[in-house]
Amino acid sequence: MDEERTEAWWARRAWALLSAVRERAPLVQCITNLVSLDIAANALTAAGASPAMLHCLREIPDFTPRCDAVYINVGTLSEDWLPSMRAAASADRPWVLDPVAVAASGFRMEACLQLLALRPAVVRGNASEILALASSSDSSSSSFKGVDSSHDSGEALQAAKALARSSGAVVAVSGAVDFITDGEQVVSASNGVPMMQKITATGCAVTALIAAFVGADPSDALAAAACALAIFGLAGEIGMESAKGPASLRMHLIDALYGLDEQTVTSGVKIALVP
Ligand SMILES: Nc1ncnc2c1ncn2[C@@H]1O[C@H](COP(=O)(O)OP(=O)(O)O)[C@@H](O)[C@H]1O
Ligand SMILES: Cc1ncsc1CCOP(=O)(O)O
Ligand SMILES: [Mg+2]
Repeated sequence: MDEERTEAWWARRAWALLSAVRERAPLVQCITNLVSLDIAANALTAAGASPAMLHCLREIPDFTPRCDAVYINVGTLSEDWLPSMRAAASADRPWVLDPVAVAASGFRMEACLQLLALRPAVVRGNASEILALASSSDSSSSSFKGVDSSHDSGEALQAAKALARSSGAVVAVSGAVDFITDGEQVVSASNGVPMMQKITATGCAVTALIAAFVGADPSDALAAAACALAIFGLAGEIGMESAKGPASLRMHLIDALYGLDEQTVTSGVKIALVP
């Protein structure tokens, strides 16, 4: 029988996965947007992973098969980069998709739907992104706000479940409470502080962290996504104790991620099964 996933189980799991990242230093290829390159690489390095920001199509056949995980983010999508994204997603490595501003254009929506067909292990977006991707609908919605969400995460929960079932991916919706689902089970992760929304590319950075957790242990993408989101949020909470605003929170969050210890993780993460 499956072990019961109590809050104490999740706390141990979060520490075990962070420890696995630190021990194994998974190599994570990131094809991510130009805004997020620095924060994603620094978040991965602080957590113990090994990021590599490679997007040249000619390098993918040699490099991607050697990676533990791949992270693909369409935030600054271009026609030049899309073939690299498709090739890296097809390299038979576990991979994670961040559909930034998926409703921005028909081109971006089509690109994300094509990538989704290449079977990501996890898709992580904000509520507006998950709602748009689940319904394949672009920016005709009057509430569209580019890379930012105009919905709460709870509003996208049913869409996330439907998307998980139709795609086969674990789907994570971030927000004040993050929801993570495989289409059947739903888990919530309630760490984080509102100021994280005032730092650009925090969403991109946490999706990169999910890829590192999947790379360290590909056996349970739901657990990897939930634990990465909770740990990133916990680092935000600790960082906020010393921060004066978004710029110093960015620095203190990365420091906190680097310094997390067992006691802090097991007593601080707030992950629960949603009945
Ligand atoms: N109101 C909030 N309170 C606490 N944490 C938040 C809040 N909004 C976002 N976060 C956290 O910030 C990170 C980025 O999430 P989000 O802002 O939803 O993504 P994106 O930047 O892609 O829009 C996640 O770790 C999420 O949990
Ligand atoms: C501002 C911006 N423009 C294109 S990508 C990007 C960063 C988006 O980051 P996030 O999805 O984490 O808010
Ligand atoms: Mg985003």
